[in-house]
Amino acid sequence: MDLDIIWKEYYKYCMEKMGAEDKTAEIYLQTCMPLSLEEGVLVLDVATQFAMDQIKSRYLARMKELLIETSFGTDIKLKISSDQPEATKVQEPQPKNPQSKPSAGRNGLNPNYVFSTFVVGKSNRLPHAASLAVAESPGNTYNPFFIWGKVGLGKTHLMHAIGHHIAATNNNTKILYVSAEKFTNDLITAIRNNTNQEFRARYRELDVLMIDDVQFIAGKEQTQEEFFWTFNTLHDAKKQIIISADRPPKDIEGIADRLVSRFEWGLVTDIQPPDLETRVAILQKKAEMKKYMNIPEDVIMFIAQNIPSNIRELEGSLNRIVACSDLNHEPINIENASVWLKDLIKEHPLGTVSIGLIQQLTAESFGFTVEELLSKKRTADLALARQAAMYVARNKTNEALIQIAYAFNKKDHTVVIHACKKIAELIKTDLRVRSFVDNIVNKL
Ligand SMILES: Nc1ncnc2c1ncn2[C@@H]1O[C@H](COP(=O)(O)OP(=O)(O)OP(=O)(O)O)[C@@H](O)[C@H]1O
Repeated sequence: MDLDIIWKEYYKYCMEKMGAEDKTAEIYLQTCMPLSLEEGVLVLDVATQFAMDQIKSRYLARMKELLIETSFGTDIKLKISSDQPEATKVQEPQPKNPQSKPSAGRNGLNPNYVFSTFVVGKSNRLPHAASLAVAESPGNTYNPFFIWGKVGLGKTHLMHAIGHHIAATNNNTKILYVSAEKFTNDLITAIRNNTNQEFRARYRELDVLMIDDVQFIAGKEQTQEEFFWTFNTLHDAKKQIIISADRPPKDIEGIADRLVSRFEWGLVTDIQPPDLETRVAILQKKAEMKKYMNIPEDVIMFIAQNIPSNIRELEGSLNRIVACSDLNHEPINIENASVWLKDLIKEHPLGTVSIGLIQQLTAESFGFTVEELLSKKRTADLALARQAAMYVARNKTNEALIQIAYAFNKKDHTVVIHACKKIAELIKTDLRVRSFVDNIVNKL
């Protein structure tokens, strides 16, 4: 039987049995994707480490029991697969009332941050699925909904998307998105102007309250006190609370324990930096939205490879090359893009350096173009240059094997393993190879 069919049936069975026991189960199981079923072992790919931990500690035992009941297999093994790049564009659920356009005004929502403009990949599959669930059933499913991750990874985008979705399905819902800083400033103003009643009415009579960057209230006792009561009032009334932060609740120092424990009442989920494929998909999406026509694919790939961990900067880079091209009347190509983005690329050593830079230096060293290096041509020198570049990339970047393979237009990470072994051996015996590699490394 087909793996997908088995997974669908098994997933449905799990939901029938586990969904009633624990509503959160669905969100975590949604993040699983079937990889293989062999000799009674079903291997699942799980979106993030956080999801993996949750599944292992909360659901795995039950899932194993249920798998035996389905008679598809006798054992279940879960696997986080960081070597399966994936990026899917997900359709936004259609609002029931398409006329009710989200406004950037009173509720603080940015009209561009909707589900349909959010690109889903392995790094954000879980928060995306959870956000959809919250948007579908505010106040019921995950309350509070706490989403954390580093800067520029899409936390605000998802919060706004939830807000828009709720607003579109119910015109009368009172929704407010504020940064924690704004909440604090509003409170200070209320205290100064003696308008505490108005402040409380504003925040405590909402249907949906979203507080962004809640770590900002760390160490601010009065703000925390006020937020604590706001939280309790809303939560008691089954109103939806959505919170974002740059780290998980427990790791935010200077926040009162009673708040931390409340943050953990609902669903806590993390958003991770996107893998290469997702970065490419995001760039394509942004280019399409901004009607940037004719940006060559290799330039998109070049940006994605060189701006690895912040989507805001990824987007900024795209805008910059379009602006530079317009202003200078010069074509958009890798050569120009590398000049226009020089400072940004330098700022992004990824702990070390980017694969794009290694490819350029390798191509120069061996007397090829980057296009040739990435082509399918298989002359001995080109093959050696590619392997040397993969070896340097493996040793000088933090990219996963599959991401390196992908950067070289290869689908299989074993190509990189093979290249690394081969070059490591050659360096010991072949002076020419050693000096090529040294040359590349010295220029990084
Ligand atoms: N998966 C995605 N698909 C499309 N665009 C995305 C995605 N993730 C982030 N972005 C875009 O990246 C930019 C930064 O995202 P956002 O402001 O939501 O990040 P953040 O995690 O809230 O960062 P910060 O912690 O700095 O507030 C936005 O323009 C957003 O639209």
